[in-house]
Formats: sequence, structure tokens, C-alpha cells
Amino acid sequence: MYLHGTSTINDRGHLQIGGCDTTDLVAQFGTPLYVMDEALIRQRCREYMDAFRASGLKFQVAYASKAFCVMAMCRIVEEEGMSLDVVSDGELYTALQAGFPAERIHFHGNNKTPHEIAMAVDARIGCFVVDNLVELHMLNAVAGEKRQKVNILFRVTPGVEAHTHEYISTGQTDSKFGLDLDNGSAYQAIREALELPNIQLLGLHSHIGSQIFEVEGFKLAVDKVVNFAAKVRDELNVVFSVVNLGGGFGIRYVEGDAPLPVASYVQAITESVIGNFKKHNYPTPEIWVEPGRSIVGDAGTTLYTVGTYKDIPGVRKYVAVDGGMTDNPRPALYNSVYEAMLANRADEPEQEVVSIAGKACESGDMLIWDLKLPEVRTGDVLAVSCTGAYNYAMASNYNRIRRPAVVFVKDGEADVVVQRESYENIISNDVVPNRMKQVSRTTK
Ligand SMILES: Cc1ncc(COP(=O)(O)O)c(C=O)c1O
Ligand SMILES: N[C@@H](CCCC[NH3+])C(=O)O
Repeated sequence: MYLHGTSTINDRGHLQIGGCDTTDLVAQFGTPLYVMDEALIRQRCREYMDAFRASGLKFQVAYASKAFCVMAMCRIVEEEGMSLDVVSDGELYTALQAGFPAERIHFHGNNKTPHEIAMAVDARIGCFVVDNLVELHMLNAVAGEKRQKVNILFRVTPGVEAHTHEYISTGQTDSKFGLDLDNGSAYQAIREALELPNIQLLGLHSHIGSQIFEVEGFKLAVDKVVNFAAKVRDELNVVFSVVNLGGGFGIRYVEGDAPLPVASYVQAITESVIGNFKKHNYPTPEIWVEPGRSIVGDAGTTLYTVGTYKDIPGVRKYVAVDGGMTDNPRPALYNSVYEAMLANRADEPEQEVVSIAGKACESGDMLIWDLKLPEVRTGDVLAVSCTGAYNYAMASNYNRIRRPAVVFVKDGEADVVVQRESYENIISNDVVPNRMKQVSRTTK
């Protein structure tokens, strides 16, 4: 397993992250456990901020909180001077409860409800990324009732298909997200926005997909967005002050994944923006981006305890762990691949090939196929790397499995940032109707 960030093998032969021996973390917090390397999260934040500062442009780096949204993470994002992208009332609520400055919050989503819009207008967030005309008019009405003028970007689909999994590529024309640049819908939306008294149109937003390794897609998107901006200026006399190029920068999950350094993505984007706007004699607008995965993805490691195993001679050996698709649905959803190691015997040679099964009642609940490990025994600790993004965030209670705790580790200290769910949490929203026999609830 590739060792990301502060991960090392210590002299006890154990995987250590953020100065904490993972076997001690297991003894203290139990498994499954998400372990987040705080120093690596902060390093990634700084890589983005430093690269943009070096460009000399005005910018905002908005962490896409959908990747991993908890209050402690919002604190880090604020401390690092970044903005925050939310896509639901739940994410907005989390950010506001964490004391995140509302003016640095951007609200996304293709179907913001009237309640979500009202909540965000009341909070006076910095910007709405408007997805469609229905939303535009709803937002104008709500802002009017509340006597406010709200900043918006229009989400446009530039017709660029990023090289990524079909389910996570979003910039193409046939997408549930955004207004098409080519078929006139984005243009029409701008004309309508200009007539609306409570809407301040700042610019355009484009997001072409996720887990992208090259810069060509971004450059193509910039090219299309800038051409469109120039047409809008020439025909409607509107000059945009912001262009948001979304997120999607890839990370290394397994050998063969070849992400560019953060600075290279940023440099490619900023150079392309500067060059393209210059071509049109257009004042360079502020550049915003929204990285999620590349801020937190490789900072996360999930620790599991090995339970049962079985060898099907001539077929494969299944090794089952105490989590699975409920804490990491990505293999089942996207066929995503992961690396792993035995955290308690990290210095031992690999001796067998096994497949890691989750514990959910679902044949598709397989975390890793054909993984080389030392001979695995019940009670071993399996560490799966790169689980910081879209794991806790997409976790479920399928089979009423309790969601794991999350700890941040740094300089030998471990702090719980999300507690392990309790049995009481599991039934906390259940209601037994009066016409049924009432039972007294026990806790724990
Ligand atoms: C609009 C938008 N912005 C940002 C992101 C974050 O993407 P990533 O985590 O790949 O950086 C996404 C998710 O793909 C998104 O849909
Ligand atoms: N949830 C996806 C990517 C997010 C797409 C968001 N637009 C993943 O786990 O890779």
C-alpha cells in the first residue's frame, strides 16, 4: 500500500498515521474507524492557496464539502482561509453551526428547495450557483420577500466530457446539471437574470467531472466558457467578474493513478484563463475552484478488524471485515479500487492473495478484489487507504449497521470529530404508532 502524507511503518511494525500507532487507535476507538491525517488535509489546502496566490489573480478556493462535511472539517477550511461549497440544507447547517462565515459559502445543487433557498438567503451566503430557470425565478422571489439582492453564478454545461467514470462526469450536454452553452439555454437564462431586480449575476460556473488526471478537459471548458462570456459581453453588454471552474482534480488511489500535483492543475487553469480572456480583450475575472476529493481523499484511512474468512479451493479466499459498503459504497457504486495493508503486521511479507468482503447482506459488498497480504488471521487490522472523500459522506445504515467514528490525527494526538453511532442513534427517528403495542426503549 502506498503510504500517503504522514503515514509510516513504525518500529513496532505497525502502520502509523499522524504520529499515532493505528493499533493503539483501534484499541482506543474500535473499528471500523476513519482516520484522517490532519496535516495532509492542511497541506492540500495550502497547495491550492499558494498556487493561486502565485498566479497573481483574484481567487477563491471553495472546498466542496460534499466530499466530507463535518464541523471540524469546516473549521479547518476556515482556518486555511478558504471558502466552502454546500449542496444541501444539511451541509449549510453544518457549516453555519461550525461558525463558518456565511459570506464565504457557495450554494450548489440542481434542485434547491424553497426551504433551502430561504435558509441560505436568511444566512446571507456569498453566492448561489444557479442550475436552471425554475431556480432562478424562485430565488429572485425569495430574495425579494426578504428584501435582499443575491449574488449568483450560472452553472453551465460546456459540452466537455472528462475522462472519468460515467456516473461522475457532469460537463456534457446530456446532464441533469446546468444550462447548456451550445443550445442557447445559458444565454436565455442570462437575459432573464438581467431583468430580475433581486439577482446580481457575477458570472459562470463549469464543472466537468471528478477524479480527472489531465488538464485538457479544463482547458477546453475554459475556452468554451470564455468564448461564451465574450459573446455575452458583445451582445448583452455584461462583463462577468467571476468564473468558477469547479472541482474534479484526481488523486492516487492505486498504482497507475497519475494525478498531477495541485500546483500543475492550478497553473494550467490560471494560464488558460488569463490567455483566453486576453485574446478577447476581456478583464480577467476572479477565478474560483471547488476541489473536494483532492483536499481530503488521500488523507483518509479506514481501519477494520478482520473477522471470518473462507477459502474456496481453486477459486478465491474471502476475508470479511467489520464494515464494507455501509462505510465505503464506492466499490459497489463505481467499481472503485483501493489499496490496503495489515496495519498490525505492516512489516511482514505478502504471502497470499485474498478478496476483502464487507459484512452487509449483499453479494456486491466487496471492498477489494485480489489483494496481496501476509497470511491473514482473525483479529488482524486491515487499513484501506484513500478513504477520506465520499466515504463517511456517503455512508449508510444499511442493515442498521452503525456508522463508524472519525478521528483526526496530528502530531501523535487523536481527536474524535464524529462519534461512532450508538444503537440509540439507530432507532432515534423510529416511531411506533399508538395503535401498536408500545415498548419501553432501552439505551445502549
Ligand atoms: C459542482 C461540483 N463542484 C465540486 C465538486 C467536487 O469534485 P471533486 O471532489 O472531484 O473535486 C463536485 C463533485 O464532483 C461538483 O459536482
Ligand atoms: N461521489 C463521487 C463523486 C462526486 C461527484 C459529485 N458531483 C465519488 O465518490 O467519486
